[in-house]
Amino acid sequence: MSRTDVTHDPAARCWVPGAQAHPDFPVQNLPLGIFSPPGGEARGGVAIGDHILDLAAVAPLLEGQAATAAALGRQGTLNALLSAGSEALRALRHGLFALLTDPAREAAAQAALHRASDCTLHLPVAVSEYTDFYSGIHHAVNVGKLFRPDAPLLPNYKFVPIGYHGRASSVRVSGGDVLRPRGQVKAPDADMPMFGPCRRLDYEMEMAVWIGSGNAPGQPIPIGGASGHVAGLSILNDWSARDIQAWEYQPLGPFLAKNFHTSVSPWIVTMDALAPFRTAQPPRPEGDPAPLPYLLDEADQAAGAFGVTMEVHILTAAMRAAGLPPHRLSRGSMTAMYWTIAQLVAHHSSNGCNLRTGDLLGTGTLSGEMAESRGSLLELSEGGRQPIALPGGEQRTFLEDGDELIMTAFAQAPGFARIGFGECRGRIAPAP
Ligand SMILES: O=C(O)/C=C/C(=O)CC(=O)CC(=O)O
Ligand SMILES: [Ca+2]
Ligand SMILES: [Mg+2]
Repeated sequence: MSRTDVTHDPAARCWVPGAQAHPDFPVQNLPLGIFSPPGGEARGGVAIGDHILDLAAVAPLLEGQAATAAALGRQGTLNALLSAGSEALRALRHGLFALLTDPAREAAAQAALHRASDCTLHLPVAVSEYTDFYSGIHHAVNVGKLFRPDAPLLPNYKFVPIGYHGRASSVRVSGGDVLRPRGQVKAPDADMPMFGPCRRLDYEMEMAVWIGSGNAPGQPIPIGGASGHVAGLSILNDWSARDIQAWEYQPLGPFLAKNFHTSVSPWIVTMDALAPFRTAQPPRPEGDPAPLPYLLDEADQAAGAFGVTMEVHILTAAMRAAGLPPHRLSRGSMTAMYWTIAQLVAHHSSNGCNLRTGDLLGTGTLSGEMAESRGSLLELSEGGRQPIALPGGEQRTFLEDGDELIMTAFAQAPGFARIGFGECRGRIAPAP
């Protein structure tokens, strides 16, 4: 099929009030999530403007593969729907698009529509496993300089998509409190480590990659087919305890500094919705090695990057009390990825490791080259040495109790409707 189709038509008109030109959820997006309406059970839905359409409730209004896929929305997680594969998701997208753009079908679908503000959003997927990559090369250089001044970018970086195994149990949906973790920390001039609340609590601006269909053990996913295993993307915040990390990370990498809470946004924007915003993978800097053959695919190099912009805003307790608006800390792009998503998937399975439906991959922190595009406080404050000035006269090096972080992301391209990912929020609460 061609890269874009009727579902990307920017002139398409949707009958849901307010959906037309909605900044995040116009009819060209149709992201998937799990919600519960007032007094109802958790179920699958699709965001449309300021509303949510109940998937299972509209299944009888759809046909064939689209109807079968929508009926899977009856479950409390999207795992069954995501495992149905990219063709089923495409059929569902076309069925929903036809329904939502046909005014003659409004009356029949009306009962399946809920105001989003009346509903509760849940973690969309029962997360099987969580792997966090390190594909933001500017982040890797910035952090490397702070942790290892003599060797910021280790020699493997340009050959291996570096990652670590995170923890699925503490992946939570956007919203609510993020408890400040406790842990072992050791000041550089101290003889002994101490155990106590983290004092260098940070965020990491990342995107989440959701695996739809997996692979059998021992059967790697070839780079050319890797995109087809990805169901879609969300926003991810890899909350990080920098003081715990600095002491514990050698030689095995991040452990308790990063597994107390990982936030994801509630809506999964599908690969088909993102098709108009794919761009060429930026050329590697002069002198960098070519990827090894198992990581190299012409079509992936030509369209494997995503024109997605991400932003992070902070709202402190004092700012909230003074009625000040959130203040922007970071603004970056997915084009900061040194490795494409297909390369991450191909590499992860290259040793025979089986990916499964509901696996979550983090891209890594997507800092850009510019100071304003640094995707963590560790980088923005240069390791805690340069405080950041906030409106109202406050300063921050790391997060304080009561600080709320709001991550957003959107995709835009000439000739297409803008689509967005919604929000990924969290507010820091004192260590229990
Ligand atoms: O030791 C380092 O160089 C840094 C490790 C990380 O910060 C790991 C991480 O979460 C990777 C990322 O988000 O890019
Ligand atoms: Ca991370
Ligand atoms: Mg984490």
